[in-house]
Amino acid sequence: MGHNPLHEGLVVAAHGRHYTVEMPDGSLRKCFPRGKKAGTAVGDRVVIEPQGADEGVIVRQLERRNLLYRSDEMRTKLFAANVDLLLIVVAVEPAFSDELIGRALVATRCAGIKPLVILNKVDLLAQLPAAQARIEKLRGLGLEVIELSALDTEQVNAKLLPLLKGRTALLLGQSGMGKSTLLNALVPKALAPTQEHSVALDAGKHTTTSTRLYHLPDGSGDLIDSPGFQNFGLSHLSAGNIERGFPEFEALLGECRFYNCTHLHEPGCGILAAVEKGTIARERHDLYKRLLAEHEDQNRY
Ligand SMILES: Nc1nc2c(ncn2[C@@H]2O[C@H](COP(=O)(O)OP(=O)(O)OP(=O)(O)O)[C@@H](O)[C@H]2O)c(=O)[nH]1
Ligand SMILES: [Zn+2]
Repeated sequence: MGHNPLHEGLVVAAHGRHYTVEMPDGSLRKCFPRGKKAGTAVGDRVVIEPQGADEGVIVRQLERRNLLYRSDEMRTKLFAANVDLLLIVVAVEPAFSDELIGRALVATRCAGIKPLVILNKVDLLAQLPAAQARIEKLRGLGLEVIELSALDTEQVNAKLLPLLKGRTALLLGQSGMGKSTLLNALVPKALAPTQEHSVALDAGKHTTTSTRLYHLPDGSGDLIDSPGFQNFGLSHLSAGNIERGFPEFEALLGECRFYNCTHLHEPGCGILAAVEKGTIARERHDLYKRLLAEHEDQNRY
C-alpha cells in the first residue's frame, strides 16, 4: 500500500483541532495537522495527503509572506497568514475604540501589512461630523480612511472591490461596527449573521466562531473574517517592534539622548518632550506604555 499523492491547498478555515483546506478544484477537505503541533493559520498554503473522500493530513506548510498573531493573557495564537491588507471597520455609531485601532496599527507595521480604516454608517448624518473629527486624528497618523455605508451594497462594492482585487484582506472590527453587514455586501454567499439575524435566530446560535476565508464573487480577491475577535493582544512583540508601531515617533527617535532610550522616563527623550509639547498625543504615548508593560508581564517568567 503506497501513500496517496500529495496535493497543495489553501487553508480557508481553522476550527481549533482541524482545518478546512480548499483544493485546486474547489473541493474542501477536513484536514488534521501531522503530529500534535498545529502551526497552521487561515491563509496558509499547505501540502496535504488526502485521506478518503474528503479528509486529509497536513504534511507541511509552504513559506508564508507574513503572519498575524492574536495573543491574550494566556498565550499567543496564530491568526492569519499571507494577509495583504487589514480592514479596520469602525462606525459613526457606536463609538469606536482608539485603543483597538492603535493596536491594529502596531500589528500591521510589524507584519508588513497595509492597514485601511473603513468608517461605516456614514448615513447617520447627525453623528457623522463628530466621528469624522475623530477620524481626522487617524489620518494624521498616516492611516488611509474610506467612508461608506455598509447598507448600500453598490457603494461598498464600488469603493472596496478595486482595493481588494488580487489581495487577501483581513476584516477587523468591534461588535456593532457593521463588519457582518459589510462582509455580506461583499460576499453575498457568506451570509454572516448580523446582530438582527442573531436575535431572530435565537441568541446567535448560528454565529460561527472560527476564522474563515471567503473568495470575492468575481474571484479577484479574498476576505478573512474572524467573528468574535475583539482585541489585538500584542504581548508577543518585542520592545523594538512596539516602538516601530508608532509612526509619529519615527522622526523624533534621533533626538533621544540615549541610543537605547525606552521613552518612558529618560532625561533628554525626544518622544517625552513631544508629548509635553503636545505634538504627540498623550493617549498614544499611554498606549505605548501599556503595550510595553504587557510585553514585560508576558516575558517575566
Ligand atoms: N445605519 C446604518 N446601520 C448599519 C450600517 N451597517 C450596519 N448597520 C447596522 O449596525 C448593526 C450592527 O451590524 P453588524 O453587521 O451586525 O455588526 P458587526 O460588526 O458584525 O457586529 P457583531 O455581529 O456583534 O460582530 C446592525 O443593526 C446593522 O444593521 C450602515 O451602514 N448604516
Ligand atoms: Zn526617548
